[in-house]
Amino acid sequence: MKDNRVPVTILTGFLGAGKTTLLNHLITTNPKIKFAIIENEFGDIGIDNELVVGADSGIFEMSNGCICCTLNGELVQTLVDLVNGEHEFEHLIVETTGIAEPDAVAAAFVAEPAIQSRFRLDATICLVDAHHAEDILEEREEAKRQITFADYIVINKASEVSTEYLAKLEQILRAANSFAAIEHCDYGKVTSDILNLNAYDVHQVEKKLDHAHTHHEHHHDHEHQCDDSCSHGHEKHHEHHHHHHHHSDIVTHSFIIKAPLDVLKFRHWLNVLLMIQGKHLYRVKGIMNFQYQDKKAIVQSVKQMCVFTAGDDWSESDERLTKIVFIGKHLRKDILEKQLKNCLA
Ligand SMILES: Nc1nc2c(ncn2[C@@H]2O[C@H](COP(=O)(O)OP(=O)(O)OP(=O)(O)O)[C@@H](O)[C@H]2O)c(=O)[nH]1
Repeated sequence: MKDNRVPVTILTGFLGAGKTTLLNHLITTNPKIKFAIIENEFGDIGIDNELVVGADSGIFEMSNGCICCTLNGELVQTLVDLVNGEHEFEHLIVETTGIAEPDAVAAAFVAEPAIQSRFRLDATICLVDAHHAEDILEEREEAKRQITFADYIVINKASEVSTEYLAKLEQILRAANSFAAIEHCDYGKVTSDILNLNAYDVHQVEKKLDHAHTHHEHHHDHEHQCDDSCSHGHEKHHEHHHHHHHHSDIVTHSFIIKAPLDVLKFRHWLNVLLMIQGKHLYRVKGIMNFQYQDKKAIVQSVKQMCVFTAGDDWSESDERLTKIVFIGKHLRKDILEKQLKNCLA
């Protein structure tokens, strides 16, 4: 019997691996497919939704939390709303935060009969950054878990490392997940038809969840060090002991700044910041309002690398604001705020 349910692709991968870039590639190379996109960001202001091509329709943003923790209930609600809403779509892509645990996201698709009857989980795709994958795998439990759980692994930024290193990286990934196919590419330009992998059926999801929970038992002793900036609900966390988190030492600080910034001051400061704190500053993403510039400037950093690109023109109806997010370990909000103020024009 033909399965008429909407296929769902979950896109995971550590911060900055290239998920949004891959998403844009999928949207532009499949113009005939009507997509719905759920963007989840681990910050209290949404930026990724503005970075997705054709961002005006079919994008559902879920920010201020991690989809696998506090937002899981909200994900279910978003799916219910999608099904009952006006937006027509044929394929759903869920881009998770770089630090989500994908088994919990996948679980949302088996938790509710109403959702299961409308959506078919097609595959979980994990992107890894060829430059940083090895270090991140050593450092971050959730990165390992994303790789272990994936049905398909894409090594992005692949041509920027040597072929020997790429082969070594593949071996490391295969050791972590011998079931997933692995492809390498640059700028998310995958050549396989990753929207139709058919990797999931309900039984497989359950099997994987079982596996993940067994695996999880080994980590019960880990410290859960939350501070004020930890955005997942503590009570919920303690009640729901099966779902342990390892990303509580990562903080997100978001800023919305009304006054224009001076581009030179900002660039200089960010370069110095990345040089000094790059190891622990996983990600900077911003839509910048620089003085004397007609266009939005988009700043992105992944670890020590930093890229500025020109965005759209500021339109009459836009409120000219800088929105910037810093994600990393042990980052002090007060210090960032003070330094950003020094970059005002
Ligand atoms: N050099 C290089 N840069 C890339 C490549 N693919 C993506 N990027 C850049 O890497 C940065 C991060 O890419 P994104 O697609 O935003 O990464 P992401 O995984 O969505 O990031 P988060 O939303 O923070 O989790 C951007 O500046 C991209 O332009 C690549 O193959 N090579």
